Amino acid sequence: MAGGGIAVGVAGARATQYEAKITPAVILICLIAASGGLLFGYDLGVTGGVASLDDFLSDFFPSVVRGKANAAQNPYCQYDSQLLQLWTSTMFIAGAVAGLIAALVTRRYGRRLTMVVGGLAFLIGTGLLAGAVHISMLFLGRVFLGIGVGFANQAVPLYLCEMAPHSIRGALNICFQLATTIGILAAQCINYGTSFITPWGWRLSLGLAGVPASMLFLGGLCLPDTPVSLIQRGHPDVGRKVLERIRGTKNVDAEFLDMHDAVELSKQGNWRKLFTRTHRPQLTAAVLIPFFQQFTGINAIMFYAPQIFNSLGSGKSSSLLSAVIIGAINCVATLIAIFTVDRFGRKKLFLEGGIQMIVAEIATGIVMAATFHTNQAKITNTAAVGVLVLICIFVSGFAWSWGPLGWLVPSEIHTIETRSAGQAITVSVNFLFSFVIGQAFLSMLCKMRFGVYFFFAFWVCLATIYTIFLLPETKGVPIEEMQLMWRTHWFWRRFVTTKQERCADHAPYTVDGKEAEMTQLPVKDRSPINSVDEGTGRKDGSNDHAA
Ligand SMILES: OC[C@H]1O[C@](O)(CO)[C@@H](O)[C@@H]1O
Repeated sequence: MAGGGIAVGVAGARATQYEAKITPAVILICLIAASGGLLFGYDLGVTGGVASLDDFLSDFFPSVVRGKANAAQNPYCQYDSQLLQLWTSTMFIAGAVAGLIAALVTRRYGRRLTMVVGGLAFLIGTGLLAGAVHISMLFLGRVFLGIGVGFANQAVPLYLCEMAPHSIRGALNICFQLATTIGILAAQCINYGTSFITPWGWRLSLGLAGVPASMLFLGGLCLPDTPVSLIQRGHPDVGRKVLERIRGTKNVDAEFLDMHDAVELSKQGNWRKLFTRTHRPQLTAAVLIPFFQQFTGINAIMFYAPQIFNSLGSGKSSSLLSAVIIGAINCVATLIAIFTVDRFGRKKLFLEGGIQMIVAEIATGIVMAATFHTNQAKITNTAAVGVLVLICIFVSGFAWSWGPLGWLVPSEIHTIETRSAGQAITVSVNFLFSFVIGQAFLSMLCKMRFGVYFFFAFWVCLATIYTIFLLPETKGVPIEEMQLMWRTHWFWRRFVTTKQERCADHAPYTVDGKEAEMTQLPVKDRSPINSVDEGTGRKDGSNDHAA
């Protein structure tokens, strides 16, 4: 889920004693989740279709219309406009910055207020876009949407995790991603429908984002803040009352105490701790997972599917229809992830999805290279269907692996103290590289042509290698035992444990880059081992790596 499950207080020590009913408040929370995800997805999926409409392009990007007229020279370059790409990508750069600010606001002023600000920014942005009469309004509108995305994606997942009963938090995490894919699909369907309404259909496409935006804004105004946030901000009594109300019982002692402990723990550090050596595996994952997720190339498809098919010579309607098919596959495959993620585990899904994406991308590149040349106006129908099928195979591979896991895994790997900082980094890195792809893809398509698919396949190879060797399986690992998981990992243990601990466990220890024998260790590093209690097996020696 965007923003992931920043689960302060999740799976606390007394989790088995929690009592909770499905109350109206919980149902409302799910609706909020849906509106947050829908909005994100809608604003993500709407631009591609709108930017393929001549009515819209001739009003705001006339140079692209001229470029399309010269398409016969090199069809891959029809949409190669930095300005057009900037219109799509502005939302993400604004979101990356706003997300960092939102992390502070969420902590200091609460989750609810952050959602209200997010909803308001969405409403302003939507108004500017739907009513745009000048290109500056289009850009300003996307900046406001970016602020909305940054704030909502920071606050909504937190809100969910802290309000929802313990038992459904994991499912809610993926449901946010599912809502995102539904938002993308809704935008693609609406784009298809409004393409028949000339000349203002695009205004309807952009304006309909106002529906989930109003839900988020009003939801934020009407709902209470979370108990954790209230405790954190010095209102424990109000926090307890809210907890009793949303759980539908007065018997909330265990959960309330856990929340209290979690708040205390989270005071012990956050940003600074995340940058210490012992948190290197988490920090690496917080950065690499969203980076790799974006470099699968998914957003080349989500942002620009209509342009890709248009460049291949498909007409306006069939290009928009191809986007709808891709969006539907994305949705269904995400649903499959919900049922498989806890059965097969994260690593198997990463591996299967990764291989599927690599094969599909290489095959797409080969089909394009073989069937479409720069002096050709149109790809054959068979080849176009082949490309569509391959892109669907790629998208489904993404949607049951890197799509949801790209949010779920970073939300699971942290200790409680560093979870919210880690999550803020993940969200910002994700948006930053969504921006990069949004800004670069159409130009890359123009310069690299079919080679662009090999480029992304290369990055998926690296991503898959990372998940095989450097990512431990987090399925079923209780949140309190996460640090233990890193301590037993063949590579990361050297960051998380002391030399003495590794040596006592007969773990590889290196001298001059080579694995060393125990006797090669300096005596000072060996001595604590001698103090291992024979009876209990416990070791002496403190962690010398925390910076
Ligand atoms: O479903 C695909 C979408 O999912 C995301 O990863 C967000 O969670 C987006 O970057 C992408 O467009």
